[in-house]
Amino acid sequence: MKSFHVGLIGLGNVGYRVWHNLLTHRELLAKKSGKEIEIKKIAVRSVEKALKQGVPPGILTTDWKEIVNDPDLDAIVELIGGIDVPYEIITEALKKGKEVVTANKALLAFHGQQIASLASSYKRRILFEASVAGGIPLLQAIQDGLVANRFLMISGIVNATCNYILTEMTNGRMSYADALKKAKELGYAEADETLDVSGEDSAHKAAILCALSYRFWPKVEEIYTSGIQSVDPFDIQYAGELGYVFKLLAIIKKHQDSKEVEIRVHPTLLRKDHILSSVSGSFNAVIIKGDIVGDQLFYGRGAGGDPTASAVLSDLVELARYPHMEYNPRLFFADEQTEYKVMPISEIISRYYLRLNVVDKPGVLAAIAEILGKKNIGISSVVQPEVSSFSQGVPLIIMVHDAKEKYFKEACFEISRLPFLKGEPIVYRVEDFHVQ
Ligand SMILES: NC(=O)C1=CN([C@@H]2O[C@H](COP(=O)(O)OP(=O)(O)OC[C@H]3O[C@@H](n4cnc5c(N)ncnc54)[C@H](OP(=O)(O)O)[C@@H]3O)[C@@H](O)[C@H]2O)C=CC1
Ligand SMILES: N[C@@H](CCO)C(=O)O
Repeated sequence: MKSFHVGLIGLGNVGYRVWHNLLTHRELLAKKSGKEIEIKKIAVRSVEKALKQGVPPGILTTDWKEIVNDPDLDAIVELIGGIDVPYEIITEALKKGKEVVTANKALLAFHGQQIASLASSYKRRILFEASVAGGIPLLQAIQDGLVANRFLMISGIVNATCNYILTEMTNGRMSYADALKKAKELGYAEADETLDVSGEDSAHKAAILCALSYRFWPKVEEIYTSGIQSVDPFDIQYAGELGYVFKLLAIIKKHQDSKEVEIRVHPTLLRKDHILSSVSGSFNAVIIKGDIVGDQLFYGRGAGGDPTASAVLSDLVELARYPHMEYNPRLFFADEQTEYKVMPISEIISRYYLRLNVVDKPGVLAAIAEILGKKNIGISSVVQPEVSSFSQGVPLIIMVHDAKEKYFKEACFEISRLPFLKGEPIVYRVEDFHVQ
């Protein structure tokens, strides 16, 4: 049997499990790919640590250039994270005629188009199944299984760390800080966990999904992104009493007959009976609405060493099975961008949850309803939970029907200036997954 030689760069949470699972599944993978897939060299930062992990010393180096320049390697796997060094590694590897696998969504979000163009011009492949939704074969589904469809919507939970934290906070089992600490220990979080909790990691994944679905790389800065750092346990509780749960969602919607794509990441209220509401812990789930197939749901582990290694290994098998393709259909978005653009957040239409802290006196609700009414924004429900002390004001929660974001924000601004208001209005979007 022929061999397929691989150089691995990075032996952390994911890299180590790629190495381990390739050894334990060697025969199975050989049968399925028709090649002996073998890791011949591993670049690490600490040889001592790698030796403790059981890696034989003969295959270790601390210089990734040794891997990129090794003429006997067919492919490299980049699993170090970050942007600048991986960019250098991948561009050098492609120039040297290597195929590339990466799980690096941050790199792809910022440089995906250049890297794909480079891969195309060198007639080499770059595969990145693990970069979105961990172990779920989501990108293959978009590129192969659903290839006949135009995509109307791709939305869901694509960050395991945030989903884990929100699940623990909702169940009342852990505080935000404790859940984040645990997510790091479990290997879900990025080396810099602010990428997770700020929503940026989900935005990077949304950019990749957008490129694959619409042949359009949005600028990361244009993706409206808001994280879970300031989600207040009170709002989780009040939303729960109203029949909703909090999820950090990435939402991508193509407006029909328009060149605009809605693409946004933010904490979102979902009805408890919606299928995504039951997606808990480190699981991810994405709904894809295709014009032929209708709704599809993809569900599975979104992070962690083994689920992510499963996706990396699937890319390696694909490379080993089909060596050196002249044209790589997976990079069909590489050379030419469509003319789409990102819809400004002010133009989106959504339902909203609005929590105000008000002085408890007659006329308050009427004044707020008048401001919303003047903007043609309908109220769907109002709740004033009873509190033990009135000294700091009372919470007033208002759910509103579909409204254009800019009119709702204008109304909120007017409301914030009412004399009986204490503190700023708290606003969350509520998602029904309608497409326009
Ligand atoms: N963890 C997950 O669940 C998922 C991660 N990803 C992505 O996979 C990539 C890896 O993630 P993960 O394994 O969690 O990260 P880790 O931080 O656990 O692993 C990265 C490893 O790379 C090593 N490293 C850093 N720089 C170099 C270098 N120049 N040469 C050799 N080794 C180097 C680090 O060494 P040291 O230990 O000394 O810092 C570390 O061991 C990232 O791009 C991440 O976004 C994608 C999907 C899921
Ligand atoms: N930090 C990421 C890893 C998977 O991409 C997450 O929590 O989803």
